[in-house]
Amino acid sequence: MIGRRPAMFGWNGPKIWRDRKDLQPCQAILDEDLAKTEFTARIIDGKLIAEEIRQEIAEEIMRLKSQTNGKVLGLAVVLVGSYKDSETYVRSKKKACKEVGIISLEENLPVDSSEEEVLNIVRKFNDDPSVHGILVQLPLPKHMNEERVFAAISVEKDVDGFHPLNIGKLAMQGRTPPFVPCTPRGCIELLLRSNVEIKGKRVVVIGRSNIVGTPAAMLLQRNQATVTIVHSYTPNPTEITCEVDIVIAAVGVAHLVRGDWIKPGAVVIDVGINPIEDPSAKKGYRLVGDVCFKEGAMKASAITPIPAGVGPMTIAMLLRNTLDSAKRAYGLLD
Ligand SMILES: Nc1nc(=O)c2c([nH]1)NC[C@@H]1CN(c3ccc(C(=O)N[C@@H](CCC(=O)O)C(=O)O)cc3)C=[N+]21
Repeated sequence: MIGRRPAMFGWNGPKIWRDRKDLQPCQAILDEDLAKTEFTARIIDGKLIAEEIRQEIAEEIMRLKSQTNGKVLGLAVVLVGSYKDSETYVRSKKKACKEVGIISLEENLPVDSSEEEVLNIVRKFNDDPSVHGILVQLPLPKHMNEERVFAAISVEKDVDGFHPLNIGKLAMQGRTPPFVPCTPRGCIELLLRSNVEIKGKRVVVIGRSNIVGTPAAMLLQRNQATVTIVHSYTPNPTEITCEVDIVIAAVGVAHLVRGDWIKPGAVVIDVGINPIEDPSAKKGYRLVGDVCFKEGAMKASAITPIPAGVGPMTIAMLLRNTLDSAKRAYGLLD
């Protein structure tokens, strides 16, 4: 395992999962050539669906600009330190912004910056009317308190949906949070746009992180699903997962979810992005999901791939949230 990211928000779930003796991640680390694999599952093309959404957003932004005499839309990205992964994500976010007509501002701080310096940047963007969304890239260096940093972001500009007030509203019946976290929202959007019914279905979310598992479970519940969260302390997780219609895997352990976890005909959304060594790859590693794709695709009726699954949807939802924020700021959305 290389390039492992530091655990976000301190659950440290993946270690506990990996230490479990009763679960065996798929040992055939590299999925075999898919062309040679026989499976019946439909591949949910997240890249294509995200492209459609970005197109819709670009058109809406053009209309918005004509309605507001060319007012700008802005997204500010704050990057502290330089994790290799983070830089890649930030680059693709900037590119996506440019394509749809959102101005992206970037603030790079050295890894040894103080929390106060980060808070000052956040406050500066809070006060800037040309900024409609503020994203502080995770993970933050260990000496910073993520909750304090996220709480400092203006609720009206919290396009990540990580502000405690947004999370609180997401958890409450009858409240509508102004922003829903991008990755969970992307999962729901993938299901809806692939004509997978959520209402009345049983869903398992594997993983309970603050940024994916927990908000995904709340969001699914809001969409009238019956939701079970399976986590690293759940005994016999397969007994639960193999009974449900939809499985959302957000664990961060490569190939943990095997074929026998999946009910035949279920729909599988794989949120994991795990680097594993691959000497044949140019970079020496490649990305795989939490689901052993080959095995999952032989059981599921539909499954998301890595890459080109949930990842591109996260970015599309970030643009969506930024557009919603600008519309609200210009009084065009309640
Ligand atoms: N405040 C904050 N907000 C985030 O939304 C956030 C964050 N911090 N920290 C890191 C994670 C990760 N993340 C991804 C976004 C897009 C892809 C993506 O588009 N991936 C492509 C390309 C993968 C590749 O080949 O490199 C794909 O899956 O097809 C992946 C991962 C956002 N995150």
